[in-house]
Amino acid sequence: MVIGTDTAAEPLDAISVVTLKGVGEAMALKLASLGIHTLQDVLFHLPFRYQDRTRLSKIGELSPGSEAVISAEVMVSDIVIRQRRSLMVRLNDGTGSIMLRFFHFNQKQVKQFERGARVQCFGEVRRGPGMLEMVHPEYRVLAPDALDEAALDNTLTPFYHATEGVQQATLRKLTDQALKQLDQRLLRDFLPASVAGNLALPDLRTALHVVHRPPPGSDVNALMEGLHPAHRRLAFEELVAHRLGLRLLRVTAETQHAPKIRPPGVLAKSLRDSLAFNLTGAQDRVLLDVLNDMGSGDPMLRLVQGDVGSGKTIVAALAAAQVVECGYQVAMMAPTEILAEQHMLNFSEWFESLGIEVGWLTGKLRVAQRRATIEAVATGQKRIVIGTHALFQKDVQFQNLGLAIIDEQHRFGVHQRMALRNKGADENVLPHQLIMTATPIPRTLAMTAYADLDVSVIDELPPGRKPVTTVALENGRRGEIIERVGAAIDAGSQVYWVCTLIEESESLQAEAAEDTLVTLQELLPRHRIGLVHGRLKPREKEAIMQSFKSREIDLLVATTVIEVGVDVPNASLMIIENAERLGLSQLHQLRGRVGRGSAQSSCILLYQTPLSNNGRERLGIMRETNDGFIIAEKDLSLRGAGEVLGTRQTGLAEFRIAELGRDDDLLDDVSEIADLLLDAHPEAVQGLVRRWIGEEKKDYGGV
Ligand SMILES: Nc1ncnc2c1ncn2[C@@H]1O[C@H](COP(=O)(O)OP(=O)(O)OP(=O)(O)O)[C@@H](O)[C@H]1O
Repeated sequence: MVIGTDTAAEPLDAISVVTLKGVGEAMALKLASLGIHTLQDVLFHLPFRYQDRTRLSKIGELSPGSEAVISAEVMVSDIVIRQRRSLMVRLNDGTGSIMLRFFHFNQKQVKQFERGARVQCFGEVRRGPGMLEMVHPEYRVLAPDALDEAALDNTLTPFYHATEGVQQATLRKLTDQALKQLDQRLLRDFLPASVAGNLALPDLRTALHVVHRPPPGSDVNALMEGLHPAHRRLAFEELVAHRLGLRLLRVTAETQHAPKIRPPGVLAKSLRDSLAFNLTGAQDRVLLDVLNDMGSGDPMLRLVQGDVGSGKTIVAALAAAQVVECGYQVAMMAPTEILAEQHMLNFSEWFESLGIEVGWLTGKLRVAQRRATIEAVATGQKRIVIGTHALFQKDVQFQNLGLAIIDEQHRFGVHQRMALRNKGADENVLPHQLIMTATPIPRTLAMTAYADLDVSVIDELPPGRKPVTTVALENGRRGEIIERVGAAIDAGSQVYWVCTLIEESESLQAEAAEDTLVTLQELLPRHRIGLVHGRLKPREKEAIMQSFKSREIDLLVATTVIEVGVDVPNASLMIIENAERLGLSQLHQLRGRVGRGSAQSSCILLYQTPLSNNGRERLGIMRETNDGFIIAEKDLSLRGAGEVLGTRQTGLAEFRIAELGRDDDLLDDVSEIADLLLDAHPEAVQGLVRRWIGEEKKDYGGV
């Protein structure tokens, strides 16, 4: 079904937000930080909450804790000075009285609320001294002859995730305009009508109208929880698109070749001999899976899963050694600079003594350095290249890429894997792909996000590791904890102090960490304290991590940039601030930075009171178990929409609307419909992948 008229057939994903009224360059930048670039993005940025301002409530029927619109007459208005100076306005609508309270007010407001004026207000009803009250409600003064109902909204009022400088009102105006355009232009509904009908889901246009402007009487809870048919319609489409993307990756891989990696293994043997440890049985088994795949001549698509500290890196390095010995290049990609640096340090140590050059490519290199590395990669001088997203960029071309190692895959989208796939010199020869993740993958996630991959699990930790002891302590006990940190350092161990904030803003996080550094320096004057956060220059970060590794720093104050991959076996104590705000998987990753040596390690989770039930439950799970699989399962079932927001805002989350855990019951239909579309509707396949997965899907070409 095509919506709109042929005269205005420009698809909404091709129209920039700057064409909307009220969006200049500055606003466009702010919207971009919310992942909003086109009209389609505006429509897919869904409200997370609604208020019902469509009906009037009678004051006599209000109960504390509810939100309501009331229309009433001012009985008395007065400035009262008790604990605080406030403007108190008593209203009555014939059924009862309520007090409005303003702590900040101006003369104009005092005048507006003169006796006999009619006002309509919206706010949360609270129990006040003597009668119900609303504190700082939104209000408007009604003209004497206006109808009480005249100023009511005619749909539920949506609330969107916003950012600094982008108000709710702005987002509402933008969605109003985008919905209007949706009615006039083309946003194709790629799901055959029969499919949506069978699943009892609305068509795309209806679904978008309902989620943005729910008609009065809509089931607000269902909408907020993402269980309303309109919401499910969008989640379903996104899951189908995602599944199609993965299917296409697999289909292309199956029709193409990859280098046959079957060398004598001299290089890998030298590397193995240089290690101070033997591989665990699990590492050996997984390495064998990888070598078998790469020896077959078909492209490998293998996911290596291993809990934190299980030793994935060396498995990847041994695989890389085989590939290099066979004459091909290896690229290794990590999601953060710090993690990439960590791999860089390890790989350089392992390979350079064997005469293999390792290159380094991140977004923050100087132009000349970058140019030189790109050149050395293109000529094949660098046999191994390690980096971040910068490896995906167009101008990076390999002489003969044989293996792409991708660390922490859940942070990369499908489309980024697509981009890397195309880095081989010959388009019919794909590089092998080895994907490593420390996040154990619950079944549902495996069915969607990893549907195209073969999986190997490193299910054994290196010998001698002791489980980390975890305690949760209230923030008020910081003093005691700081003493404990001092004692641990005196006893020869190293400590992490992790500062977290709910905001994704790296600069706020960095500020919080700087403040903590100052406090800790005052309280622990004898100890060497370092600071690392995402705003430091890469070289500074690297230098600090290096000093921590070589024990020149005792205590490392850090933001969550150290979440993945950092490996300092002598660190045996970690303090995590505001632990109640973090998701379980993130806590597990952070905690995995200790317990990597043979010493007994501890992790202290500091929390602010009062604790929400969900927060309490999460901290409890962390205390009870060190098992990444259990934690991942719980994480998925506990993760509420609010928490997902964090990852959504980074723009790296795999899904915009769908949520695993919540939408699992759709998955069987998702795979059936994906098959149907692949068989019979190639244009829908193209369109859906393009709509939901991004630009790179053009690579899917005529599949
Ligand atoms: N078989 C082994 N025996 C002893 N130590 C090992 C073994 N394999 C790896 N290690 C060491 O264990 C530590 C953790 O390894 P590595 O950094 O590869 O873990 P990882 O699986 O990548 O963990 P994370 O996901 O937490 O980063 C490293 O110091 C590594 O040298």
